[in-house]
Amino acid sequence: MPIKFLPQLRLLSPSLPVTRFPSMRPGASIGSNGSMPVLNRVFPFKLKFIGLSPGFNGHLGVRSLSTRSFRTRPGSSSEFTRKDRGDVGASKSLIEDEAELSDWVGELRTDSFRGRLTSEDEELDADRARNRVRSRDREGNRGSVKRRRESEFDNFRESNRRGTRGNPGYSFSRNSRFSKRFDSELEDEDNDDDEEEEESCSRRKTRGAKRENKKVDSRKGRGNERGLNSRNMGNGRRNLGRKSNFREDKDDDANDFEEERGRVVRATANFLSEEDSDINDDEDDEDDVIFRKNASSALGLDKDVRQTGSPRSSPGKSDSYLSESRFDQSSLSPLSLKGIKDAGYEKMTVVQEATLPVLLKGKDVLAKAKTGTGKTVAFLLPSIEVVSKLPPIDRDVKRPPIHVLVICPTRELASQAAAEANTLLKYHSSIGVQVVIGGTRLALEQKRMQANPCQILVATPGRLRDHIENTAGFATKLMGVKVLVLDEADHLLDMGFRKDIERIIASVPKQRQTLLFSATVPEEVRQICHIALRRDHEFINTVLEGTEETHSQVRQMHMVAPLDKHFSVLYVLLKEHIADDVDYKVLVFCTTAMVTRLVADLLGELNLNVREIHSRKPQSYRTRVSDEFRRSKGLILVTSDVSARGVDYPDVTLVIQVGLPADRQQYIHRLGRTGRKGKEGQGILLLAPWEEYFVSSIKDLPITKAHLPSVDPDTKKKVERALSNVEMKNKEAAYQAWLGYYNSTKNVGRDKYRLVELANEFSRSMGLDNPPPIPKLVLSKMGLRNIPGLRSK
Ligand SMILES: Nc1ncnc2c1ncn2[C@@H]1O[C@H](COP(=O)(O)OP(=O)(O)OP(=O)(O)O)[C@@H](O)[C@H]1O
Repeated sequence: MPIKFLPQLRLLSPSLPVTRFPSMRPGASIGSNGSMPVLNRVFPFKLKFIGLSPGFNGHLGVRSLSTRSFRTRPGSSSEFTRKDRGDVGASKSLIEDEAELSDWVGELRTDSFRGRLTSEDEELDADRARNRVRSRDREGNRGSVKRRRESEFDNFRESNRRGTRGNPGYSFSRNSRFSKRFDSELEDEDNDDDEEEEESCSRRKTRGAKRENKKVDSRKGRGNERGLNSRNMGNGRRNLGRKSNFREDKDDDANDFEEERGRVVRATANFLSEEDSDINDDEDDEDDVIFRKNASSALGLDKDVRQTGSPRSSPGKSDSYLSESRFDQSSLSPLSLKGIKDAGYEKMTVVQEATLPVLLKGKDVLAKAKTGTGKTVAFLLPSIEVVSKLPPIDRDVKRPPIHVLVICPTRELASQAAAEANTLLKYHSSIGVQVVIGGTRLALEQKRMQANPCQILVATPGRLRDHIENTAGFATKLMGVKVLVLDEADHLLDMGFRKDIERIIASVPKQRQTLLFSATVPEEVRQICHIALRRDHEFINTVLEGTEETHSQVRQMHMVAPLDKHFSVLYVLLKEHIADDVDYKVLVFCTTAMVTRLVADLLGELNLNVREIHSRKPQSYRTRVSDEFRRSKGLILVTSDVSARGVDYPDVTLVIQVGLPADRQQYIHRLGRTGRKGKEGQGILLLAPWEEYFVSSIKDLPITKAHLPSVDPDTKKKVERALSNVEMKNKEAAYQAWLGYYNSTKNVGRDKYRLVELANEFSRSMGLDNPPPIPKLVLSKMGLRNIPGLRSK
């Protein structure tokens, strides 16, 4: 199996990044050169806040780092100006929901035979979902924050009506390891969504039952735990012949939300550690990998910053993801070239340059490239070329073949990839694209595919499997697949998705080309990638051996604070950042959906301009918030891991990760929401002392330890007051979700007594001295019955 690393690729193309790191000294480390000049060069932005702690070793001892951002000055970001302005409407359009997507695809491709794809039903669904969100907010008497959000929601709803459709892109991914699993134990009114209901009905036999019953419970006005109890006690139609087996339940939940599955099964494995040590072992391997620190690209950054004189400028020299190769010099078809030109792409990115020639030859490829460096275009272009060489679909054929199948782990990524495909296909009028994703009615997709055959299908795994099993003639169409693409391949090959992927692979011809792309390719994935790839596939790694998998122009630091300080530290960090940059755009990642909601509530009470996104929100709400965030500046998006992978928000200035990331990969993907397209950004990881062990798994990355910002007594009081205004039920839900999440993490969840102590510390940090009671059933599922310190009900 030939492996191509950059030294080899350099022979193919002198413009690959290895040739553009003249200042990089492989093996150099910040730790080994612990002088102030190094820091000056690595962090020239805010030296007044930096002080070396004596005798630092490995990590930089930094007393305090401001979160001051260093944005690109207007006009300094050349390559993406056109797109950033929003001129390329098609390529990354917000697909608000299924209806919007259909509309948008229809409008985009009116010149093709597929025509307009919307229906009144779809619009109605979307409206009904919106109305429910609003009426719930009204009924719920959620206080001032909620009312403010409602009016903000109305505002951007209004702006959507005025012309969101066709705006350039957004998207968010959804891949939380544990959050959905534990949050799903809680009834969440926000999840009562017609789209899901419809799907639930059509899939009741298999996956839908649980979700549907949640909805039923919610309508009956039952409390969270009652909904849970009834579900797990085999009440009514909820169980529909299912075993009341926790593992199966959880798999069901995961099926509700595609993105959760990759992580969720592993969470279960942990959760059931006594029962399934094999799966746990996998996880051990992953978590225990030790990496070496190498600061060479940080030094590269220094050189670049001094050359450009603008710390916010696209580095362009040492770390640019753009190559010197131009698309118009490639052998791509003239129609593709026209589409590429219209999209504003001139030079290939490094990963595009490295993979295109190999893929055009028809080889299988596993490709690794950093976040935000154009992997989507890299796998779409060669796929489009394959289709363009095939005879056009005969409209009279009963079951027209699908030639390219792209699998993405989340609905949003699938929509984003479809949007990008449409941009590139602008002049290929005979090639059609469609998406099949969860959260919408299966029958609707069936009708749409019937009415508008497509050669390129972008899908989420669970929904695709549904079609394979339930849509007449679909399996026959898949027999036409010539190219199979797995985006975020490491995630798709993860335990949670594995069964679906295997089923899908079994449904497409063996004679095909397969493309696997991701920003992270852990060794486990290398070992199992043969389930999808031919033996003679090539591994194209555009991340130079010995360099970081993250961008050197993104400053990374971690801070350690006791749990009871997290909220106030987070508040101070945000306030500092906002004060430093009026154009701030911040993502705050939390461990679970319910913790996300709590943090969003709190920051809202503190009068910060904040939105929230997580898997317990209806899809239509999420896409609207996502779109608003994409277009906005001066906004904080508090999010679970639904936004961790693939989301392409422009100009994110800061990513804060509060609490333990699921794993090293998740840390990298979350951080990758900033520093995209060669821009600069910052990342802060806020950990409790007992979470600091995680840093060893990312110590090869240029992450430094920063001292905590000081929290004055007034600020502390302010945060406490704000916390007291947060709804009790949200605190209770956050407590339970928190407990579930950490129970599932290997290091923390092992010692149940300690875990409960920590959970109660978290409870106190929310102002609850008495930890909220948890349903007995949940406690027993978590293996926490009879652990002192927990209250049950
Ligand atoms: N050749 C190009 N020139 C300029 N911009 C490009 C080019 N190719 C892709 N882009 C843009 O770069 C951005 C990032 O691309 P994309 O989302 O595909 O990154 P990615 O590598 O898949 O990131 P992630 O790993 O986070 O999923 C997008 O806005 C895309 O439109």
